[in-house]
Amino acid sequence: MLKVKEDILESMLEKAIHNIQTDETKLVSYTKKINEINPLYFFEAAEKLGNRTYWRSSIDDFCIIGVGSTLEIATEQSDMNYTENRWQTVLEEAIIHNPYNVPGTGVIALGGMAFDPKKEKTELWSNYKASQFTIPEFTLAKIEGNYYLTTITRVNRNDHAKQLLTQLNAKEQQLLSPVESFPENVHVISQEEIQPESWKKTVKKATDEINKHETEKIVLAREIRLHLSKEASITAVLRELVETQPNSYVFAFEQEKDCFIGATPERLVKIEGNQLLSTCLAGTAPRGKSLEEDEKFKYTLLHDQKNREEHDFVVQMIKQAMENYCENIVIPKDPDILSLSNLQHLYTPVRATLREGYSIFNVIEKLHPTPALGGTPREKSLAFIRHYEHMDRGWYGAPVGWLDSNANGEFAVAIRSGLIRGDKASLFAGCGIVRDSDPEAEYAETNIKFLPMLSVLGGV
Ligand SMILES: C=C(O[C@H]1C=CC=C(C(=O)O)[C@@H]1O)C(=O)O
Ligand SMILES: [Mg+2]
Repeated sequence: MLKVKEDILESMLEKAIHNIQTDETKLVSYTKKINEINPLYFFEAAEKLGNRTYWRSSIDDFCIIGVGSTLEIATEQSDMNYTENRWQTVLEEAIIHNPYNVPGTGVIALGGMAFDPKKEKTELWSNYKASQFTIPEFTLAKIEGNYYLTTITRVNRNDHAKQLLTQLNAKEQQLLSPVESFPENVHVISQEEIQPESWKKTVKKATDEINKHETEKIVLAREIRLHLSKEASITAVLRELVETQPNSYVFAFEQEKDCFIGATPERLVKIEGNQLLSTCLAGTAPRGKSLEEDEKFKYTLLHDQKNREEHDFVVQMIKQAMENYCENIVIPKDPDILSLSNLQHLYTPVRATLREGYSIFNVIEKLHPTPALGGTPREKSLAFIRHYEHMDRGWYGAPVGWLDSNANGEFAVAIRSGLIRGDKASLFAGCGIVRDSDPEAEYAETNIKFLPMLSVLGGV
């Protein structure tokens, strides 16, 4: 089996090298099925092989891990044209061997973007670009019980196929060898909330603005900074997130010594073929301590006017955005409840058919930021956030996800997240401010939203 694989890959590499006339490079991608492997072991084994990316979907049996970088599509530009054009060009010139017609296999790019590229970037986010997608050197995809390994190599005319193959095989062996021990997790030594009182005043300012009819909804976020007991092992943090947040997307994007990581329940968009799925998520209540209390919170959330209004801004905006590039849009009249480990949300799924000629990039551009993270109207709320929010959101609240060479992909909104930098971490949480918002209640809501990350870092 291995022999056949090596023959095909070697001849693909040889052919690619032979056909390169100029100084250009070409991507050679090879996908094969492999035996079952624990994705977190693979992630751990990859520690010394470059930046790693982790993505686990909330409902499907779907997990992708990217290792290293064969090609980076990064820009400080705020629109998606550059990224989309570059991705298309890369694909046109790639040589792809992928016998499996399964979304998430073959050539994929994983990445994300800044919440608001117009807001000045601080040192905190210095390793993350306004938009940054990586085509990894290796990807492991676990999809519905099957395991696929893809190697993507960039060749130039001076390369030697045999030499490349030897290097690839050595790395592959390292990735697939069982790790000896699983790293220990950290705990929080100290914790600092960034200006909570001033944040509450900003909430009041936002409600004043809304009551003056300047805007209708503004999402305000805040930050807490943690000092950890030691340099965090990303594998250990991921393992806890995967275990404690089964109904959330779990993600991690390493950049040098930093890692943006989280467990978000909020899908922005999933595209499979021409089928599109999006989610409206806004309006929050805690989980009850008993079944009765939980049911009571659920009922109250479903019937609470303030939360319903907060939610409806998102539904209306997503519906409107969809009308630009979709048909057969199906949106239930009333929201349902999405229950998570630490809290529950009002939730409305959106299904539609994507019209021909539109891509996941077009959808992201229209949808981000939804009023679950920005506000309504978009520009006015963003201007308020830019001016009054005393923090750098970086990639928090922005789309993160993956796409493949067959135009499938999925992006979530990166909330319930934090940026880990060695033995330090910054966690982020926000909430939708509408006219009836009470600063203390919103402050309490953000406290619950910190819990998923805080608890896996040993902070509660
Ligand atoms: C902005 C966040 O959550 C959003 C998503 C769901 C519910 C929300 C809310 O009820 O305020 C927020 O709009 C966050 O978790 O940081
Ligand atoms: Mg809320």
